[in-house]
Amino acid sequence: MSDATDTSGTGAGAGVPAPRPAPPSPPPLSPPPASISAGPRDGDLTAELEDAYWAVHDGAAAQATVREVLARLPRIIARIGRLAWRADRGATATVVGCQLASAAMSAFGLMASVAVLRELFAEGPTPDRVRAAVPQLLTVVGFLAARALLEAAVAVAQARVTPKIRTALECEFLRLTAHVRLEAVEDAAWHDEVHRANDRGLYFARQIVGQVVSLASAALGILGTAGVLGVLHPALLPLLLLSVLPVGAAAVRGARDRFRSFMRWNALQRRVRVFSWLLLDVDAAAELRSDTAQGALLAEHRGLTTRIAEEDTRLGTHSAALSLAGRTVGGLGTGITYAALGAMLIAGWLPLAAGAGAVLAIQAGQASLTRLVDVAHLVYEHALWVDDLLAVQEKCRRLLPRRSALRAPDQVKTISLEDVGFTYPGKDAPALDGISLRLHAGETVAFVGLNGSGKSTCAKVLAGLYEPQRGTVRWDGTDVAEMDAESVHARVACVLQDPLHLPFSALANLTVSTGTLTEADPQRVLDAARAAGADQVVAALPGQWETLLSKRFRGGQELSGGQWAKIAVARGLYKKAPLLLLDEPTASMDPPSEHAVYEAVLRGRLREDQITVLISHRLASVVDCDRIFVFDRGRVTESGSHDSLMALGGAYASMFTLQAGGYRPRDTTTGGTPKETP
Ligand SMILES: Nc1ncnc2c1ncn2[C@@H]1O[C@H](COP(=O)(O)OP(=O)(O)OP(=O)(O)O)[C@@H](O)[C@H]1O
Repeated sequence: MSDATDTSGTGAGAGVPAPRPAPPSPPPLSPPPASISAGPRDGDLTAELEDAYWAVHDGAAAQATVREVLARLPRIIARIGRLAWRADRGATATVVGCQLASAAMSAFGLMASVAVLRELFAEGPTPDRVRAAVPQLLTVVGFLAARALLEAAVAVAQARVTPKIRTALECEFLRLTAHVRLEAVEDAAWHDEVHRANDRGLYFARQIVGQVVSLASAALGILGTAGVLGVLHPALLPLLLLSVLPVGAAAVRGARDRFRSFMRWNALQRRVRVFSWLLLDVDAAAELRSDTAQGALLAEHRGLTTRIAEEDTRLGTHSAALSLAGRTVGGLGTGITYAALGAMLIAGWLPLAAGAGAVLAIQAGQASLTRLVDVAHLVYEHALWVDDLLAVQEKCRRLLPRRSALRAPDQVKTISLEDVGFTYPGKDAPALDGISLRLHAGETVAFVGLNGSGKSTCAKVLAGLYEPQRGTVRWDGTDVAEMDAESVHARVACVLQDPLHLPFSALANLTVSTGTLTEADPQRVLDAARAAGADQVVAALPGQWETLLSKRFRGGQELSGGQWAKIAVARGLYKKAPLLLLDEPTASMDPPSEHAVYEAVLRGRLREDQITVLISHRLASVVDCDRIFVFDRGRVTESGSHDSLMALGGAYASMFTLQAGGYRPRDTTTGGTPKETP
């Protein structure tokens, strides 16, 4: 590969491009339809979801039977138990221990109640029977008091562990999502998954701890009751199940239905949020009003919210019908249970005291079982969301940038791209189609070309933000793909056209580029701010470096677009990275500021060996760059110095001449057309 590059020819001098096949032209554009869809509709969204990641859950929830729900519960309890154990061992052990003890107290209390009844139903005068029952009654009171204390201890321990689980899950979730590779983040399906996990997964992760505790308590309650009934008469056990299982089946169906409906609801809701956000956003306010577009957006918003309301009503009606059916069947089951108990008493299988005790136990068991069914369907449904959150975390781990012991060097002499090709996910045409170029320490190069020609993509490949599917990026001969990705990011400073407006102090807005919001190198900050022209911006702020740059906070200040751009350039310069990428950083600056920034970039560099890549549509600002690369449909079609490219008379020369024409003095004698320059 020639040092001057790929295409042109002669070092940093005259550019005689090597012949290349012309990039394919896009197909001719047909006229648009007369009626516009403002965005995907309900049907489209649901169809999209069916192909997406959600299909996995859909199958699981839609085919659940009572048995499957019950079979899944132990796994869910174990999973939540593990999360709790990791979050707070002491509190988790307290919850488990106190719950077991509380269930034992319930069972003993029930047995003591049967003993009370036995005394009351015994032969003899009533005062004697009551007196004889008093010790057993006191025992019942003792067991109930102990149970109340144990339940209070469970509640306290649960209050300790629940927020810790949520905090741990949230921190891990954000840590992972904030690090996944850029191309994964830009995938549309990613948004659905991550937002569902954030909105629902984290929310239900908090809910589910309490629900699992209730579930375990109900299950232990049933076990205790079943034990008591088994002692009284084993035939009572199947009767207990008969009265409650139908309610459980209806509840599971309801849960499954709600889950399905929520998927549609969530897709609609996301779209509604886009409209609400646009209608509320300060930045959109001026354009919305000048375009008188509020009415159209409100109509779209109303259409979507109406659909959501219809979905809610449909679901509510369906759930009520299901619940009624379940309770009807459950009521029949209870009737059969009591009829069978009566028959057992008549047949003399049970003494009357045991029969009365059985009624108490069956009522307690029914209450526990109904609670279990209710909570089980909630846990079943909410566990899907928690599973979803954990699955997204797992997916994030697979999408993290590569880790390697080989770290990017802090000093680099040459960065080269060799036949690099990159296609965005879901796109057919490559954004970069065989780019080869070589950049040297200390030089400033420019990427120019028409919109969509691949300049920014090439910069992102250089920054290690995208991994090319074809070709190689080398730093001093070492393939970047072998280096630790984050160490590469740490050695590249990127200044983009729409820089982040961070709601931090002016100082933290600079230091963040070195990965800290709390520590600054004062002289370096000052140098970077001066070079970018941000020093005057900061000097004019009421609290100077300490000023919070956000109107959303009390005492915060808002900057203009150009002022933010200067802060962003200063942020990039402060990093003092071996590679500095400036992607149209001065687009919103006034002419003196723009001039000052280019002066700083070209001459007042903070680091002599820095490679600077400048992307700009204002060709006057790239004239002094060491070399200029002209992009066209993902390829570099010309390269060389300004003079050599002008001499070449190709695309660069015609773009430059066109722009320069706008600045020539008007010739009043020719009706205002610019005078020809000699
Ligand atoms: N995040 C993305 N996802 C999918 N396609 C993208 C993405 N970003 C850019 N593209 C496409 O890749 C091609 C190159 O875009 P790129 O932004 O690199 O061009 P550019 O030369 O920087 O354009 P501009 O001068 O308008 O900033 C374009 O066809 C664009 O539509």
